[in-house]
Amino acid sequence: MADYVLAIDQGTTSTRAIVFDHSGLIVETGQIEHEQIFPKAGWVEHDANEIWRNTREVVGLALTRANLTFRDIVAVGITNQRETAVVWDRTTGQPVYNAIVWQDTRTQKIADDLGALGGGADRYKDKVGLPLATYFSGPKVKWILDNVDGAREKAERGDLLFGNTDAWVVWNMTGGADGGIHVTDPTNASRTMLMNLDTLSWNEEIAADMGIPMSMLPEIRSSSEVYGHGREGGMVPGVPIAGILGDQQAATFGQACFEVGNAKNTYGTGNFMLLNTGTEPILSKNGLLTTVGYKIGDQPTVYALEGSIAVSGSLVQWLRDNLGLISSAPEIEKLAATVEDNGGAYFVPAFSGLFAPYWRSDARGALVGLTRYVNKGHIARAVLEATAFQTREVLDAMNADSGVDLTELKVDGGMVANETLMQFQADILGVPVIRPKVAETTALGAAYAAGIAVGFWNGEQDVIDNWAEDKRWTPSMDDAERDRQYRLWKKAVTKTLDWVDEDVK
Ligand SMILES: Nc1ncnc2c1ncn2[C@@H]1O[C@H](COP(=O)(O)OP(=O)(O)O)[C@@H](O)[C@H]1O
Ligand SMILES: O=P(O)(O)OC[C@H](O)CO
Repeated sequence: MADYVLAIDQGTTSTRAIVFDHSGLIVETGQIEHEQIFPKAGWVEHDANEIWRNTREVVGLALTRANLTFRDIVAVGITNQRETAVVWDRTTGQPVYNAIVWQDTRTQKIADDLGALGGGADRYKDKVGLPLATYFSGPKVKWILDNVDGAREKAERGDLLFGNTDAWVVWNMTGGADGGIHVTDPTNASRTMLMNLDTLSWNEEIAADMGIPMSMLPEIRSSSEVYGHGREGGMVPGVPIAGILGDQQAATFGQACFEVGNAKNTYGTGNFMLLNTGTEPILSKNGLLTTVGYKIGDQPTVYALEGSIAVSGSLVQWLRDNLGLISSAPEIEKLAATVEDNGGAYFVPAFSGLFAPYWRSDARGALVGLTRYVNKGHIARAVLEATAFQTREVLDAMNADSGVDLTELKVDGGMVANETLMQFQADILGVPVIRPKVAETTALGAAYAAGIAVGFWNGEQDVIDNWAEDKRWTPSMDDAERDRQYRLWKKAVTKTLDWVDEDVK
């Protein structure tokens, strides 16, 4: 009898497969990192073939380590880095270009030109909930069609398919060029700039503005239903593929944020806070995105406000890989502990411009407040604090947009292992920060979506019952100090703006 659910988490830095049991606990994991390709300043790509190879491998690893076979798996859920655009040939199964990653800024001109058609950055906002920015998939697809030899002709003949990495993985898992299904879910579709938020259907006018043929777009299904089955001869032959959720929405689901006003913040490569706003979309006036939270089968769509921060954990990686100040990410905590405070240094990591709440593509990173007093310990602290300050800005925007005064924040993701950061986060927010026992909430959310679709779990109540608190950090900073530090952070942000112009490459 099949007693387990398998989740595949196709993330920005790695692909993971995790086997969960009925209590929502991790049985085994397989994980492989993939190459980050930086062909030019501001460009970030992934090899979609490598991602698919790694997907197969991590599933094999997780099953072998758990001493299980595909027969023990009741359903598979997929969760993924969102916005990252893959365009591939439906006959050969080959991508026509590397996947263009969500952090990539090459589409700035495309976004500006679309805005110039009328309406500026908010041209499509009331329909899709998003400002025109380099972050989203639609303009990335346009870039590929405009720049890859022969791509536009092929696309117009109906030979090319587009998807975020969820659609790429599902298409390959269910047969690829040999009958693979081309589907996505509303959480992923809501990150393309091409989906009407109210009807969950593709917007043909926006697709036409971007020159994207409708035949390239995947079918939008719900986040929890049986889309198809694992291909014969694959890793999970005949097993239902039954859940798709963008990774941040999956974490929101896995954290049991089912009530209006529930929020979670995930600390990974970037940081993403989502607030459940119920069954009507709320348009932000404060720099947040309106997005689909989840749609379970035929049930009403649940929407969310999202504060997306492009650089948080990746700043720690940068300290490790580009500066060599630490040799592993967790080491930053030891380095930060060599000093009492940031020594006056503030690090605004606007490496991909600034996302929420600013949406300023012309910003670039800045380390300010430097004196000869500042040493590498202070810089380590400034790196950690940058994540906490950016999160505070997002929380303020959420409070302003929704009227909800968040009294606590559920957190997850790789960085929440860092106690220094979590304490500083509680201090700067002025509300408790709570980490759950299962910190892999992204994969867990996708597992729940799949398990609910096949009746392995009954629904949201099972998710709530399985959720358990691991640790909470309560604020200990006084108000005056909190205000002083936050004011300096805001001042530091102003130093990053207006950096990119025609002369700056
Ligand atoms: N102890 C730590 N302190 C600070 N940052 C950390 C720590 N452990 C991991 N990270 C950062 O967390 C990120 C990995 O988190 P993860 O949730 O796996 O990311 P993703 O899902 O985006 O690939 C990396 O960017 C890494 O630098
Ligand atoms: O893969 P992650 O965890 O960095 O998440 C990426 C986000 O989905 C980008 O929007």
